[in-house]
Amino acid sequence: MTVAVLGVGVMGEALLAGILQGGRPVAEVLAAEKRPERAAELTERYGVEVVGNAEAVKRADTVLFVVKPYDMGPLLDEVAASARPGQLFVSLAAGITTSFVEARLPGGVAVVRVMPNTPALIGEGMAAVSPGSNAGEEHLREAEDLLRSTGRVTRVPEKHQDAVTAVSGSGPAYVFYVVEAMIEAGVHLGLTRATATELVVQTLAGSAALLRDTGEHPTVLRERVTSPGGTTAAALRRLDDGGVRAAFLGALEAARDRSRALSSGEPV
Ligand SMILES: NC(=O)C1=CN([C@@H]2O[C@H](COP(=O)(O)OP(=O)(O)OC[C@H]3O[C@@H](n4cnc5c(N)ncnc54)[C@H](O)[C@@H]3O)[C@@H](O)[C@H]2O)C=CC1
Ligand SMILES: O=C(O)[C@@H]1CCC=N1
Repeated sequence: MTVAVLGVGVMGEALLAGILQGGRPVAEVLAAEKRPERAAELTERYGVEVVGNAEAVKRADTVLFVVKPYDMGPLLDEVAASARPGQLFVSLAAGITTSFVEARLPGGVAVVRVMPNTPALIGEGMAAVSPGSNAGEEHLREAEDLLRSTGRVTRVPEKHQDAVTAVSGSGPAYVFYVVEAMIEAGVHLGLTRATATELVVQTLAGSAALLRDTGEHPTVLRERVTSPGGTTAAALRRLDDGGVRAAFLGALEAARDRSRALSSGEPV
């Protein structure tokens, strides 16, 4: 059972590393990468064989597409003649629909669409999978098994993939943005940058663990921090005054709309 990863940048490397750490023999994994210096790096780091796109598709049972959305059309055109019935094609490209992929490959091939996120790099990813029109339960399971080596996996109807992209695909960036803002605020209050960074990063990690490990609702956890007439209430009031909750709504709508636009081939 050979798996090929086509496009090994940030997300492709997370998958490659996860698949290998998950115990799949390196002889059953192929990579294809446009940049020669990157290809050399991958062989050195993982011992993986790097081949051309068409050869990777010819030799693989399962093919993962991990290039940018605008590179998907040309890549599919390049490999279509090498694809055969019985193969599974998994696309991780934001906004690219299963029908876009199906239309460019031989009829009847199984396609699964995935939206991952970057915590996959350390095995803490969140991915959502959706089947294309020819993908059955066995194809979804195969895609889920591969993705599980990088974190958690859930299934969603494809019509929800733009929303998933806005929430968890882009989500880590919103969290890092909040972290940056809190560190800057700590510096503004007179803390050293090193101290502010340590305080904020551990507060984030601890809060995330509390959410996941207790399974308690975020409102309950927030209320536990918020003493009547206290410091937290004063801060939260300023966040509400600043329209932060509404800004998140608008931001996620913008990400959802951008994901939709990518699927209709809108240029960068
Ligand atoms: N970075 C992120 O947070 C997330 C990315 N994605 C999706 O994952 C995909 C990849 O994103 P990144 O890894 O961030 O991009 P990236 O730019 O780091 O990696 C893409 C890689 O594909 C290679 N490539 C481009 N065209 C190629 C071709 N024709 N043949 C072989 N290799 C080719 C590039 O040289 C590069 O190494 C995108 O479609 C993106 O929408 C999805 C969720 C999260
Ligand atoms: O920004 C992007 O388009 C990609 C998709 C989700 C996260 N990064």
